[in-house]
Amino acid sequence: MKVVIVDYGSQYTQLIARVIRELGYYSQVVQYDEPLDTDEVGAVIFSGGPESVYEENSPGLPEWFERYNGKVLGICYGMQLVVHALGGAVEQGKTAEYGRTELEIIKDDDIFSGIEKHLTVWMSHGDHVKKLPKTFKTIAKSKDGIIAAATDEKKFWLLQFHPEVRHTSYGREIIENFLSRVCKLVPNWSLEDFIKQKINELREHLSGKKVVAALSGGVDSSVACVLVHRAIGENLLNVFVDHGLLRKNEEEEVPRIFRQVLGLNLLKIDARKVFLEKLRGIVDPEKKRKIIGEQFIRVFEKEAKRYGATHLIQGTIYSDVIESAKSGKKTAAIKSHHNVGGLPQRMDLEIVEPLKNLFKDEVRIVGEMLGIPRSIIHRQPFPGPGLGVRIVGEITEEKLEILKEADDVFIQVLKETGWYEKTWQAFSVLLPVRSVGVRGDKRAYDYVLALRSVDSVEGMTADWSRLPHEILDLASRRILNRVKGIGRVVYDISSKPPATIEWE
Ligand SMILES: Nc1ncnc2c1ncn2[C@@H]1O[C@H](COP(=O)(O)OP(=O)(O)OP(=O)(O)O)[C@@H](O)[C@H]1O
Ligand SMILES: O=c1[nH]c(=O)c2[nH+]cn([C@@H]3O[C@H](COP(=O)(O)O)[C@@H](O)[C@H]3O)c2[nH]1
Ligand SMILES: NC(=O)CC[C@H](N)C(=O)O
Ligand SMILES: [Mg+2]
Repeated sequence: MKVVIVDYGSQYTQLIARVIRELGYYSQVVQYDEPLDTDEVGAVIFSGGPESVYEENSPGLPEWFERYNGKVLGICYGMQLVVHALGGAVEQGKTAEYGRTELEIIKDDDIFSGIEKHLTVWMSHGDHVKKLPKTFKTIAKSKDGIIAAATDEKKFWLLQFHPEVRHTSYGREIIENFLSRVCKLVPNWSLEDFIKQKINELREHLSGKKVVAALSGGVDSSVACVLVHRAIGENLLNVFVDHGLLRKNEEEEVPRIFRQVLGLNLLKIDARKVFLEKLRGIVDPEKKRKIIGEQFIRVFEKEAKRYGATHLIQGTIYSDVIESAKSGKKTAAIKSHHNVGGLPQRMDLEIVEPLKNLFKDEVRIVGEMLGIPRSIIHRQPFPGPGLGVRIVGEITEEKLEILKEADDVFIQVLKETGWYEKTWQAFSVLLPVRSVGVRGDKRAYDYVLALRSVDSVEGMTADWSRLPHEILDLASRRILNRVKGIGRVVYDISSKPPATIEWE
C-alpha cells in the first residue's frame, strides 16, 4: 500500500514525501487534477498551497476522491479545502502566522499520541478556519486562538500547521501517528533501494555515451558525479566553472580538494570575463539568475562539443526545483535557481539529474553510503550563482573584492570559534546602501554588510542562528578594522519563511 500526496502547490510537498520515505513508506506525489487508480492507496495527504479556497477557480478536491474510502490528512490549504468543501467557513485573517508559533493540544487524539500538550510548530498562512463543518471537533489551537488541528474522527484529520518541516517539533511523530495509528500502514522502503535503482537507471540511460558533469565542488554535484562514475566509469568529464563569483581562493581549493580527496579529475574553465560582462548593470535578481544560468550552459555546451558528449549531469536537488516553480502546477515561483528556472530555452545538451527528488540531508546520507569523505559531504552549501546573489543590486568588481574579503573574515571567525560546524550555512551579503561613519576623526561613507547564519536541515525552512554576542562582536570588529569599504555590520534575524536564506 502506498501513501499518496496530493499537491496543491505547497513549497513543502516533497518534504511531506521525504518524511514519509524516512519513516520507511513508499509515497507518490500527484497533482490535484491528475487521475489516480485508488486501489493500492493506503493513505492520502492534501498538501498546502498558495491559493485561497474561497477564491473563484481555486483548486478543489480530486476527481477520484469519491472513489477513495481511506483516511485523509489535510495540511494548511489542504485543511482549508476540506473545511470549505464540507460546509465550514474559511476567511482571510487580520494577521497572518509565519514561522514559529506556539500550539496547545486541547483534546487527545491518535495523531497526537506520545506528544506533549504544548509544542512549537511552524505555520505559513494568511487564511484560517472560522467555522468547522458540523461533525468536526477542534483538537489543537494556536496561541492566537486559531483552530490549528481538527478531526471528524472518521475520515479527516486536519492541520493548519506544517508537520513536514523540521522546525515543527514532533512533526514526524504526527505524520507517523497518522500513517501507523490512524491508517494502520506498515513501513517497507529505504535509501539503499534508491541508490541501487538509480545506478541501474543511469547505466541503462548513459552506457556507451560520453557525458560532462557540472561540478561545483559542493555536496550535491560531488554526490551526483560519484553516482554517475559508479554507473558508467570512465566516459565522464567533470567541469568546474570559475565565473568570478566564487568565494576567496575557491577557484584554487576546489580542484585541489577534488583531485586529492576523491581522486577524480576535473577541468577548470575560466569564464570570469563573460559572466561579469553579461552581468554589468543588471540589478533585478531574477534577471541575474537567468543570465548566470544561461552562461553556465554555454560553457558546458562548448566543453561537451570538444569532448563529444551529449549529456550534462547536474547536482540539482529538490529545493532548487521547487523554488523555481518547476514541480507542481500551482506552485508559485520564489526564485529561479540557476540550474533549473535559470536554464535557457534553447540547449544542445540533455540534462540528467539523479538527485532531483532528494533533499540536502538525504543527499548527504547517499554520499556517506557511497563512501565520500565527510570533508566534502559536510561542506556548507554555496549557491551556483555565488556572490552574484549576495551583492544586492548591481555587481561590480569593486563590490566583489569587498564582499570576498569581508565574507572570508566572517567565516574565519566562525571556524576559529568552533561555530562553523554548528551552523547550517553562514555568509555575508553586501547591501547597496552606504552609511556615514567616523574613522580617525574623519568622515567615512561606506557600504553596509549583513551577516547571515542559519540553522536548517534541508534549506526548506530555516531559523537564524543564535550566535553568541561575543562572536558577532569579534566578526564585526574584525571586518570594520580590516575590510576597506565596509562602514557598518548588521546581523540578519529573519526566519524562512517568510524570508529566504539568500537575499536575492
Ligand atoms: N561553479 C560551478 N561549476 C560547475 N557547475 C556548477 C558550479 N556551481 C554550480 N554548479 C552546478 O549547479 C548545481 C547546483 O548548484 P548547488 O550549489 O545547488 O549544488 P552544489 O554546489 O553541488 O552543492 P551545494 O548546495 O552543497 O553547494 C550543482 O550541483 C552543479 O551541477
Ligand atoms: O545552486 C543554487 N542555485 C541557486 O540559484 C540558488 N539559490 C539559492 N540557493 C541555495 O539554496 C538554499 C535555499 O536558499 P533560499 O532560501 O535562498 O532559496 C540555500 O542553501 C541557498 O544558498 C541556490 N543554489
Ligand atoms: N501554506 C498554505 O497552504 C497557505 C494556504 C493559504 N494560501 C493561506 O495563506 O492561508
Ligand atoms: Mg554549490
